[in-house]
Amino acid sequence: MSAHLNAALREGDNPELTEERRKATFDTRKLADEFFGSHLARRRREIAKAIDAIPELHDTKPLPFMTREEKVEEAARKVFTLSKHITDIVDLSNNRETQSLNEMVIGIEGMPISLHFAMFIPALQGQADDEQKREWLDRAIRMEIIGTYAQTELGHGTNLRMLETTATYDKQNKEFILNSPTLTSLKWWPGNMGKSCNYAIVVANLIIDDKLLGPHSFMVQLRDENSHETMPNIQIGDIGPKMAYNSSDNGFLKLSNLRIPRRNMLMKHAKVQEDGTYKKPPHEKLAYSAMVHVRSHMITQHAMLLAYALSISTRYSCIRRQGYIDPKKDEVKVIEYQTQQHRLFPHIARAYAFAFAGTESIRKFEIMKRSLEAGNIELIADLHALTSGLKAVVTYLAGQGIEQARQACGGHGYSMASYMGEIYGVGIAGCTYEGENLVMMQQLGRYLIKAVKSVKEGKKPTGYVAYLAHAGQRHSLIDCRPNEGYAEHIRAFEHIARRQTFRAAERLQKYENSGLSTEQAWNNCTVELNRASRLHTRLFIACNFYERVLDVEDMAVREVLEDLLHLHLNYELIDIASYALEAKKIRPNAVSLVDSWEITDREHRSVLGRRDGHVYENLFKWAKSSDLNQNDVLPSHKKHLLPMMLNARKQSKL
Ligand SMILES: CCCCCCCCCCCCCCCCCCCCCC(=O)SCCNC(=O)CCNC(=O)[C@H](O)C(C)(C)COP(=O)(O)OP(=O)(O)OC[C@H]1O[C@@H](n2cnc3c(N)ncnc32)[C@H](O)[C@@H]1OP(=O)(O)O
Ligand SMILES: Cc1cc2nc3c(=O)[nH]c(=O)nc-3n(C[C@H](O)[C@H](O)[C@H](O)COP(=O)(O)OP(=O)(O)OC[C@H]3O[C@@H](n4cnc5c(N)ncnc54)[C@H](O)[C@@H]3O)c2cc1C
Repeated sequence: MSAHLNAALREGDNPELTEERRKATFDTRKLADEFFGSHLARRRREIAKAIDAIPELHDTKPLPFMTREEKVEEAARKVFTLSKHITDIVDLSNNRETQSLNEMVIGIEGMPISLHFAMFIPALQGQADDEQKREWLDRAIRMEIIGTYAQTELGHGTNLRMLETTATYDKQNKEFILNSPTLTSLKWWPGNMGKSCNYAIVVANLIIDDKLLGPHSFMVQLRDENSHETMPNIQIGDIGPKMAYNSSDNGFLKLSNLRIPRRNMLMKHAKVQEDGTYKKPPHEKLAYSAMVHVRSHMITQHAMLLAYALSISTRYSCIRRQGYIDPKKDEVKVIEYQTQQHRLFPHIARAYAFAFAGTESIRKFEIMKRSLEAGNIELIADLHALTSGLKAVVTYLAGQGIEQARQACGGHGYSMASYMGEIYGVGIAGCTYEGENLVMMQQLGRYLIKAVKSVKEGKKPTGYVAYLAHAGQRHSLIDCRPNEGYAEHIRAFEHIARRQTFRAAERLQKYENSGLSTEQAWNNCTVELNRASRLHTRLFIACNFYERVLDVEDMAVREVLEDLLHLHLNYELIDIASYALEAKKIRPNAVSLVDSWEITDREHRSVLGRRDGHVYENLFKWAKSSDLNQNDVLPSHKKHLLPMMLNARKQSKL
C-alpha cells in the first residue's frame, strides 16, 4: 500500500514504526470501520478531536503517580467538566459512543458514575413501571441523582437466592422495612456506592406475611440530595483499595429498619399491591435483566482491553532492538523473533474475533429487548446462555492475552509506565464481576444439556445449538461457502464441541441413573460440562468471525482479516485439542497442602488468606481503615459532583 493511504503515518514518528506502517497492505481506517463498525469508528475520531480541544478534560498527571484520593478527585473533576460538554460531544443514548468517550477522557480505572450508566439506568429501564420511570429515570438521565446497583453481599454474590438483605412488607403503613440482619448481609462491592452515589437499587429478599418471595429490586435513597450526608438508618462506606480500578469507590452498605414507600419496589414485572397481594413476573428471571445487559456489553469492552495491551506491546516490539538472528547484521527488532510473533499474533486475531462476537451479543440483546417489549419472553433463555458463555470465555482469554502482551514487553512491561498492570487488573476483574466465570459456564451447560436431550428425543434444536443434531453430516452452524477453505476447520471445531457436550451429557445421565441426586450428579460432571460450554462458545466465536469476514467488501481489508481468521482457526483448533486431567484425591488434603508452605499472615498480606480463617470481620476492619472513609462526604464530592447535580436540578426546574 502506498504510504499516503495509511492514516497512522505521521511526520516525526520513530522511523522504526514508520517503516512498519509503510508496509501496510490495507487502509487502517477501513479496517477500523470493520472492527468498530463504520459509524462508531467515525464517531470515535470526532470524539477524540473534540476532547483534544478541551484541556480540562486531559489528565493532570499520569494516573500511576496519583494517590487513591487524587484518582477519585481526578475522575470526579472530569465527570463534572464532561457534564458541561457531554451532549455536544456524544449521543447519550448511544452506549458505545458514551463508553468510548469515557475510555478516552477518564480511562479504565473507574469513575463516580460508571455504575449509574452501566446498571442503575438499565435496571430502571428494564424493571421500573412507567410511573416509576417518570419519577426516577428522567432524573437519572439528567444526572440530578447518581445511582448504583447493590446486589452482592459480604457473604453471597453468586447464589442470589441466599441474599440475606430483607424487605418485609408492612401492610398497615404500606411500606417495606429493609434490613441487613447479619454481618454477612452487608452489601459489599457495588461500584460508586461508598462515596459517590445518593441512590441505589438494592436487591433484597421480599417477605410478605412471613412468606419468602425471592430477590426483588428496591429504590433506596442513600444520601441527602443537598448535603450528600448519609441518610438515617444507613451505614455506608468505601471497601478499600483493590487490585486495580481504584478511581472507583466500591462500597459497603448496612440497612437498619429502613422504611421505604411501597412504590419504591420496582414494579414493571413483579408487583405488590397495597393489601400485600403479590403478583408474579411473567418470567422469573426478568429481575436479572441489568446483569444480562452488562454481560452482553462486556464482550466488546474486553476485546478493547486486549486491544490496548496488544497495541502497546506490538508497537514496542517494533522499536525494541535486542539480539541477533544473523550475527553479521544489526540487532533485530524483537518482533522478528518467531516466539514473539507466536506470543502476540494469535491474541491479535482473538481481539478481532472477540470484538465481532461482542457486536453480535449487543445486537442479540437489542433484539431480545424489543421482543420483550412486545410481550415475548422466548428469547430470554437463548440470550442468557449466549452471554453467560461469551462473558466467561472472553474475559478469561483476554486476561491471558494481556498477560502475554505484558511479558512481551520484558522488564519495561512491569513498570506502570507501560500501564499493563492496570489493564490486566481491570481485565481480569471481568472474570469475577457480573457472575463468576465458572458459575456462568454452568448456566450455559444447563442449556446445552437441554439441547442434547431434545436431540435424543429426535427433535432438531435450532440456532446456535443446531450443530448438536448433525453428527457425521456437513457442518451446519454456518454456511461455509464453497472454496473458502475453512469448512474443514469449522467441521472439526463442531465435531470436538459436539463430542464433548454429548460426553458430559452421558456422564451426567450415568450419575443420575446410579441413584445420585440431580444436584450431586451435576456437581460430579461440572468439569466436563464447563469444557463443553467453553468449546461451544469458542465455536460460536470462530463461526461468527468467519461469517463477519465474508461480509467485508474492501478486498485489501478482507485479505488481512482472512489471514487473521486462518491463524485464529488453526490456533484455536490446536488449543482446544488437549483437555486436562482431574484431581479428585487432592480435595481432602487441600488446606494442609497449602499450610505446609508455612507462609505467615504478615508474609501473605491478605485478609482472605488469614491462617485463622476469620475473614469477614477482618474485611470489615480493613474497609473501615480506608482513607476515603475519614470523611463522610469527600471534599472532592462537594467541589465537583454535588454542584453538578444541584445545577442539573436547577436547570430542569427552569
Ligand atoms: C457526565 C459524564 C459522563 C461520562 C459518561 C460515561 C458513561 C459510560 C459509562 C459506562 C461505564 C461502564 C463501565 C463498566 C464497568 C463495569 C463495572 C462492573 C460492574 C459489575 C457489577 C456486578 O457485578 S453486579 C452483580 C452481578 N452478580 C452476578 O452476576 C451474580 C451471578 N449469579 C446469578 O446471576 C445467578 O445467581 C445464577 C448463577 C444465574 C443462578 O440463578 P438462580 O439460582 O436464580 O437460577 P438457577 O441456576 O437455579 O436457574 C434457574 C433457571 O433460570 C435460568 N436463568 C438464570 N439466570 C437467568 C437470566 N439472567 N436470564 C434468563 N434465565 C436465567 C437458568 O438458566 C435456569 O433455566 P432452566 O431451569 O431452564 O435450566
Ligand atoms: C471490580 C468489581 C466490581 C463489582 N461491582 C459490583 C456491583 O456494582 N454491584 C454488585 O452487586 N456486585 C458487584 N461486584 C460483585 C461481583 O458481582 C461478585 O463478586 C461476583 O458475582 C462473584 O460472586 P462472589 O464474590 O460471591 O464469588 P463466590 O461465589 O464466592 O466465588 C468463589 C469461588 O466459588 C466458586 N463457586 C461459587 N458458587 C459455585 C457453584 N454453584 N458451582 C461451582 N463453583 C461455585 C466460584 O467459581 C469461585 O471459584 C463487583 C465485583 C468486582 C470484583
